[in-house]
Amino acid sequence: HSVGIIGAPFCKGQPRAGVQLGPDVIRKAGLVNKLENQGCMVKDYGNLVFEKVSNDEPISGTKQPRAVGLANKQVADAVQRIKHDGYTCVMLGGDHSLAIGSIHGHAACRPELSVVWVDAHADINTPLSSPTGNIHGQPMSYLIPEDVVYIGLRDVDPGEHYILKYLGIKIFSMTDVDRLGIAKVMEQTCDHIFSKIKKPVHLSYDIDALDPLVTPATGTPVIGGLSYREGIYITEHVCQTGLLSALDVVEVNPNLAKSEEEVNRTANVAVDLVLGCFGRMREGSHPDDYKIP
Ligand SMILES: N/C(=N\O)NCCC[NH3+]
Ligand SMILES: [Mn+2]
Ligand SMILES: [Mn+2]
Ligand SMILES: [Mn+2]
Repeated sequence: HSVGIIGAPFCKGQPRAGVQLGPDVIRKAGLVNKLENQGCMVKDYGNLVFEKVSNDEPISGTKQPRAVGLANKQVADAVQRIKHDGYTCVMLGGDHSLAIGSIHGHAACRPELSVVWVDAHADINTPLSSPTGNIHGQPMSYLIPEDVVYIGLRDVDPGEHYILKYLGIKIFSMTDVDRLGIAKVMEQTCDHIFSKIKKPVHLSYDIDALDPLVTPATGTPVIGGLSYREGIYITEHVCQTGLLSALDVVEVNPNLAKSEEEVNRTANVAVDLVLGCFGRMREGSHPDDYKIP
């Protein structure tokens, strides 16, 4: 696996400071070394620098529109560059509004991509349906959600639910995870996105898809989330398709942890999710040329 990492220290898609610290908190938990130790070739492109935007007044209730727009232009350019350089792209957030740029930039290179959106939330409010105007609750409405599957939903606004049903978007809520079990959810997810042809997968992973007991340091925690094992299984299954083309890991906010331990717990899980996407197996593994000493 060749992995290109881009940090997007951005928080203007939502009101809680701290999520811009996500990229470096995840790196500090050993992401690059752990990927290299499991045999990955890693290029860390560093962090994007987001210029301040003054007078960024709301537009029809949508908050920080110019800052979010500019940031996502930068993210899109970076992701496109990383894809052109031949890597599987890992975008470290920052809030989930960054998926607008990440998916847009990925689609510039791989227009046939499909999206797997792992999240407690649907993030598909339009500017007018959004109850808050925070763009991290809207990214999917800016993207043509033709080939997207949701996993982990348990906090969906009425407007979002209407849109999901109206567009016939494939969803696996936490009820579906309970009913089917995660293995069947992943089987059916892959049947859905690969029903016609094999497509590159864009996995957009909001850390709040996992239960707050597993990943407490996040802005909009919702109880009854994915277990650590379910969260990891999703990554293992996507990895074994061999079609993962880009990954977002977003909404890690160290400022919302109650202790250093909660920061570390959340960051370590975020790292483990990335490792699962790039070949880590819980059964263990050994190099092809391994010899018993
Ligand atoms: N984490 C969030 N989205 O994934 N928060 C915004 C959505 C709340 N309806
Ligand atoms: Mn989200
Ligand atoms: Mn191109
Ligand atoms: Mn969420």
